[in-house]
Amino acid sequence: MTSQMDSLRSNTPQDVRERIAGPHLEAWVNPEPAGRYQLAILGAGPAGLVAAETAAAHGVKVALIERRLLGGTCLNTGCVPSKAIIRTSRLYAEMRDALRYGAQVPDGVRVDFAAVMERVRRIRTHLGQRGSARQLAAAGVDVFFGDARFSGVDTLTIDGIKLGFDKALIATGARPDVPSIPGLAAAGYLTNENVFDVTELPKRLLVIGGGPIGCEQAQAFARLGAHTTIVQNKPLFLAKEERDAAQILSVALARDGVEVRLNTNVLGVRIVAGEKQVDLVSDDYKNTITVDAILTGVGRLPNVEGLNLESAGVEYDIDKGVRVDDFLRTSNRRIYAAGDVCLENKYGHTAAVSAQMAVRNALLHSRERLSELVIPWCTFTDPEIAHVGVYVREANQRGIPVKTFTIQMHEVDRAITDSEEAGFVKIHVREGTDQILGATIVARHAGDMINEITLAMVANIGLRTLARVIHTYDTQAEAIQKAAQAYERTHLRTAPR
Ligand SMILES: Cc1cc2nc3c(=O)[nH]c(=O)nc-3n(C[C@H](O)[C@H](O)[C@H](O)COP(=O)(O)OP(=O)(O)OC[C@H]3O[C@@H](n4cnc5c(N)ncnc54)[C@H](O)[C@@H]3O)c2cc1C
Ligand SMILES: NC(=O)c1ccc[n+]([C@@H]2O[C@H](COP(=O)([O-])OP(=O)(O)OC[C@H]3O[C@@H](n4cnc5c(N)ncnc54)[C@H](O)[C@@H]3O)[C@@H](O)[C@H]2O)c1
Repeated sequence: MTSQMDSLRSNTPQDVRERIAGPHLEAWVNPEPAGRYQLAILGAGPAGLVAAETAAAHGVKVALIERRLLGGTCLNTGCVPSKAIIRTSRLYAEMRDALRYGAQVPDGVRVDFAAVMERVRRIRTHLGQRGSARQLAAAGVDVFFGDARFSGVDTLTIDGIKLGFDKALIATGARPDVPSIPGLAAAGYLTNENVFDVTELPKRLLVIGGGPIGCEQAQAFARLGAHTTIVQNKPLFLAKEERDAAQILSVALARDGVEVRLNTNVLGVRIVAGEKQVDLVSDDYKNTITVDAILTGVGRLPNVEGLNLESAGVEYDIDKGVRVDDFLRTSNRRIYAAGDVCLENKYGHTAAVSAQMAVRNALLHSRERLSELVIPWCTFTDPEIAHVGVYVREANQRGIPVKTFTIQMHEVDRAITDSEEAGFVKIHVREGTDQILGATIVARHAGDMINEITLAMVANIGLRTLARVIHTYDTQAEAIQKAAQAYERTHLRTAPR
């Protein structure tokens, strides 16, 4: 084990150690398995928790099995701690930019990193109280801590103890993929699983991967004072987003002092005089940087190993996860899956909504289809990058004619008064109609703004109606109304008399 990992261990704060020890500290005693369960749920992340609550609310006899911490990735090592650290990093960025707002910040603004991380953990603990084992038990859920694995088509074991089920839901989530870079393991690296437990700010940080994890954390750590380099092996960040959105993000990261290295690969890592030296290559240009810590965010792998899925007749793929049909049913008709373990869209909200669907389909005779969901997402950089529905390139591939209405944020009064002018609202409609097919929003609060477009899509509200919906002045969401009004103007010009 490396010195970095050793120091991480010894630096691991007490509350984290307690959380890892988890239920044992609370002296949790697993219940005796009570006969056959109507629903057994493997994994208690957002998918498993929502499934348990939904099932229990319908009076279903349900067992929920978690091998580590209730709340899964989202609460413990994902959405919640990442958003908490991002918030404080924004505050420091605003203090840095105070002059732009006509404000004076007293000299010597100093980042108290330990306090930043203490807040992150406090918020995590606070939110963790919501779905505690005791609350779940009070709602009628039998909560088991232990490693679940199938032992047949309708049985599983929890650390050797047998449990029978009528239906089961696999909600075991995903874990970080780790790039196979020579010397990386020996030098030591962080992933989302331990980066939020760090108590000392690394002076020099290398982030490998320019997806949501890499971009969010590179910006946050840079704003908190780490000299940060981000390496992305593709020409742009956030590979699936629109080019102009990703370009704005590159500029924003550079503005925050992040060294942006696109089209770059890591050749190897070595320890020299106690420091991590990392060899990089961009096209033919090679160079070496020295850092104190390395954070990887190069994608997620579904947790399918160790579940003995073969014994249950559940088909899966090591990279793509459990194979499900449009109703979230696996190749074993008794067993369903939800969340990161089976979905391409790996988000907290998708995990939760797919779990509700799976429970209703499995137990309440519903026939809800995954393909009918309208799923938005947002990368919480500054500016945020949010999307819902189709991208233009997808529409082109599918032969759907689209027309796009774009409003730049610098045309919106509130973005100007807030000095938050970077970004745009782009809404795509089916050509010749006002039917919204998709949208991308790049704005400081894009994650909140995209919900209006999602609502419109779900409720079949077209741009004509959005143009007439009164939007509060002064809000950045006015950009959406302006885009809708741009549609109306085109329509007026082309409408027959
Ligand atoms: C850094 C980071 C930031 C993120 N930010 C956001 C965000 O802002 N918004 C967003 O929507 N999404 C975000 N996500 C994604 C989100 O965290 C996941 O999509 C979500 O947690 C998936 O939920 P899940 O229930 O499917 O799986 P998980 O949350 O991974 O939960 C699965 C649970 O199953 C347990 N388990 C696994 N195997 C077994 C077993 N054999 N027996 C018993 N239990 C088992 C695990 O211990 C775990 O608790 C982020 C992810 C990361 C890594
Ligand atoms: N705000 C959010 O909703 C949020 C935030 C974080 C994570 N997540 C979820 O977690 C998932 C995983 O995020 P992620 O960022 O780890 O993965 P990702 O797959 O979305 O992005 C990883 C990026 O790293 C690049 N990459 C891969 N190997 C590399 C290498 N060796 N060197 C340099 N670059 C390399 C890839 O080209 C890719 O662009 C996301 O897709 C998302 O579903 C969501």
